[in-house]
Amino acid sequence: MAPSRLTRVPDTQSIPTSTPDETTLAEVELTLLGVGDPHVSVPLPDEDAEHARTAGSVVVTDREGAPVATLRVAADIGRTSDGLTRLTGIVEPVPTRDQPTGPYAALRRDPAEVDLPEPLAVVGHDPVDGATLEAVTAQAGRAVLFVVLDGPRAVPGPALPDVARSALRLRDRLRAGGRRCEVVVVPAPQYGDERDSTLADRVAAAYGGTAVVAERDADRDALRRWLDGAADAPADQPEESFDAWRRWRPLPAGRGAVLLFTGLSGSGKSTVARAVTDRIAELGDREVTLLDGDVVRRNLSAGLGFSRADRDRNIERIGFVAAEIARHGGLAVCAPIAPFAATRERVRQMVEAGGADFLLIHVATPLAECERRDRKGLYARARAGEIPDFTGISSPYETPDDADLVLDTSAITVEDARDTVLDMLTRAGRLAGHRDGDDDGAA
Ligand SMILES: Nc1ncnc2c1ncn2[C@@H]1O[C@H](COP(=O)(O)OS(=O)(=O)O)[C@@H](OP(=O)(O)O)[C@H]1O
Ligand SMILES: Nc1ncnc2c1ncn2[C@@H]1O[C@H](COP(=O)(O)OP(=O)(O)O)[C@@H](O)[C@H]1O
Repeated sequence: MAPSRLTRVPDTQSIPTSTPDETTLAEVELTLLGVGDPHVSVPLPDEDAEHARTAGSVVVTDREGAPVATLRVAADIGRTSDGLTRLTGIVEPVPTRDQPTGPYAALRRDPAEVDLPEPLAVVGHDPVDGATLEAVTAQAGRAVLFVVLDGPRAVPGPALPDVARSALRLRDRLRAGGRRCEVVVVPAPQYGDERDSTLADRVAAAYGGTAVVAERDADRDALRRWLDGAADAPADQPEESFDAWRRWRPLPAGRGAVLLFTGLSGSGKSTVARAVTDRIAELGDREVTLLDGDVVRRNLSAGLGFSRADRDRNIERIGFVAAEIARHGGLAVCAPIAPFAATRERVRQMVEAGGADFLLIHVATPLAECERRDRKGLYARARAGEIPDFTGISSPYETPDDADLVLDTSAITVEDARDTVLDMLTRAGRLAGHRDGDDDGAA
């Protein structure tokens, strides 16, 4: 009988498995490619670390649980700030590793598969900037290797397929000019500090080349202003790179956004969020989805309670879905209590990683008014001690200090609150003038 996928991995069955964070996974993958020191350090939850020490090794698995590498544990080098145990050792490939998948998987070629004599290597997560391309152009006789790094980014930017496509277009341009040129995709994290240039040197050396160093830094501020629609395109970017940047972050009229309404129960989040969503749908120039707190808790977050951990999980799920909607250019309107600043901040980061905008709307209706409304009778029950961990009574609400808009619905009508939000969106160019024509179907 032909061996099935499961029976092909007996050597990994007796040793524990663990899926580390994305950065560590990318570091492990890079090491497997033969780049740098085969020793890596892997942060693991205590229980996994204990098993790994006892067994002498741990199978590192990817997000889907597929084995990536075996770490032969050499030493325990302490704890990380978030309470994980850091083990070091040598990583070895697992014999059963699946073929790479994902966009441009064919570009994941290791150094033995790339035949270029001492290439100039352009290594990074971003589309190639003008200063770097100039440096490449200046050294005419050399072959060129574009190394697109694929892994978690410290500084948000375009997704791998767009960066790889722009590198392929540049490759074709250089080839048309008589240069030898190839593109490879290599797994590696971006740290956002000096480790990035060390890593670039190591990757370049692994492919037998040297990393290109531009004489001047790319003007990131000018690029950002152009992306935001506040300035003309900077002169120093190749056209091929512009396309990748703009696909990541469209102009406001087509750019996704997450509107997170936060506030106490009964503050008016759902009422205003619904009114805003309905009006955007009527206007018809944007795709809009409402993720209401109560509704989400009945489906996406069914079974979760109101402990801090469960609330965080709830908000992260909402954030994940909303960030996906926004990444594809939609508007996601969310109305959970979202009482914790750190969790709101994580959602902001998820959204901004996709090139979209995160807008925080604090529905700051005072507790006394929310309690007076007590639409569902929950405050009375919370005061009577029947509902533990009730926000504003026995569980904290961390007032935002980074809100884009603050609404107190004890002082304004639903319609005024709705129009204040729509005005904000219109002024920023996200909506084509909600007051024009005011066609709301009313007689
Ligand atoms: N302990 C406790 N604390 C706060 N709220 C409670 C609680 N138990 C039930 N409810 C009802 O659940 C709604 C809040 O759910 P959320 O998903 O918005 O909360 S959170 O963001 O996860 O904190 C909230 O609905 P809204 O009134 O729409 O905010 C309440 O009706
Ligand atoms: N100006 C206002 N804006 C929003 N809601 C208001 C306003 N005035 C009174 N309300 C009432 O307050 C309640 C708010 O409930 P809801 O929107 O479900 O709040 P939340 O989603 O924050 O719990 C509703 O019954 C709504 O009719």
